Amino acid sequence: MAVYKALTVAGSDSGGGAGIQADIKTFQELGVFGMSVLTALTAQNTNGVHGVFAVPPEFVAQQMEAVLSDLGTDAVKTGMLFDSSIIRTVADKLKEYKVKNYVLDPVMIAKGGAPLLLEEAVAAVKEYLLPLSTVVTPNLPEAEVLTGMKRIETIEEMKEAARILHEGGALNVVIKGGHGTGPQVTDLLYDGDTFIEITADRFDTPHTHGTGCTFAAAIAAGLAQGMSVPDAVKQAKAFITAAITHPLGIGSGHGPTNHWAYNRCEK
Ligand SMILES: Nc1ncnc2c1ncn2[C@@H]1O[C@H](COP(=O)(O)OP(=O)(O)OP(=O)(O)O)[C@@H](O)[C@H]1O
Ligand SMILES: Cc1ncc(COP(=O)(O)O)c(N)n1
Repeated sequence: MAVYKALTVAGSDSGGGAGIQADIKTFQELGVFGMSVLTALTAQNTNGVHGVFAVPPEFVAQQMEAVLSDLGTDAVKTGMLFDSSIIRTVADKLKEYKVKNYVLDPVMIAKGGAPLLLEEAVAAVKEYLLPLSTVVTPNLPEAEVLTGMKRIETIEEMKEAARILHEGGALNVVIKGGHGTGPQVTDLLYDGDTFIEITADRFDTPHTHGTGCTFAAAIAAGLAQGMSVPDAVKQAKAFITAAITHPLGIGSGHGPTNHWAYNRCEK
């Protein structure tokens, strides 16, 4: 049996819905062996982030070395990276170990508004990580920050943002439409040549905590298994749609999605 491996470099969500916890659950459900490098601990639940404890960059480096020098990986996904010193450390290790299949989820702000990336670190994302990425997966507000565009709402504006991020060095760009409005939610994939719109019905629920993490981890799992980028993104969309449309209904705020649903519930 072939064993495929994926590594998440991200923050811990004590509530289990986002961050490292969402990523590992997603890897497991999609048949990939999951490994983790922690960049920060958050004291977090469905009502928000109550505290952040960043991991020193030297220890982030030590974790990456431990994993990559021994187990190796077929894909890496990064999520919450918090500050520019952690970003530079992660970029150095991705280059040192010649990581292929790198999914960059440029996490910036938690649902309740808490910053998961310091403002000083935005430039480092663009300079050090974007050029290494196989796929970058910003939501609409993140795409605005990364491109400098004032407003990204329409498909045409999403296409323009995707072009800018591709020029910025990402091989493939997925602009996620979760923060948009309307009866459908469209994610736009761009490979520098072709645009592919991937659309699902918008599900009316407050339980969307960790959707971005889960989606990016699912892309990494597909790439780890040798899927093409479009196939990995389409599988990820099916995975997150199942997870959103079969809510667990736990917690008193924005609850987690249901990582079991894709393999166990009727689609
Ligand atoms: N209400 C919804 N119904 C169906 N799909 C959704 C919904 N909200 C988000 N999605 C899907 O979930 C994935 C993540 O999109 P989103 O734009 O929400 O990312 P994010 O903002 O990074 O996540 P989060 O809002 O959890 O921080 C995308 O594939 C998007 O299409
Ligand atoms: C540790 C951590 N990482 C990321 C997110 C964002 O989650 P998402 O954008 O997927 O809801 C989060 N809330 N906590």
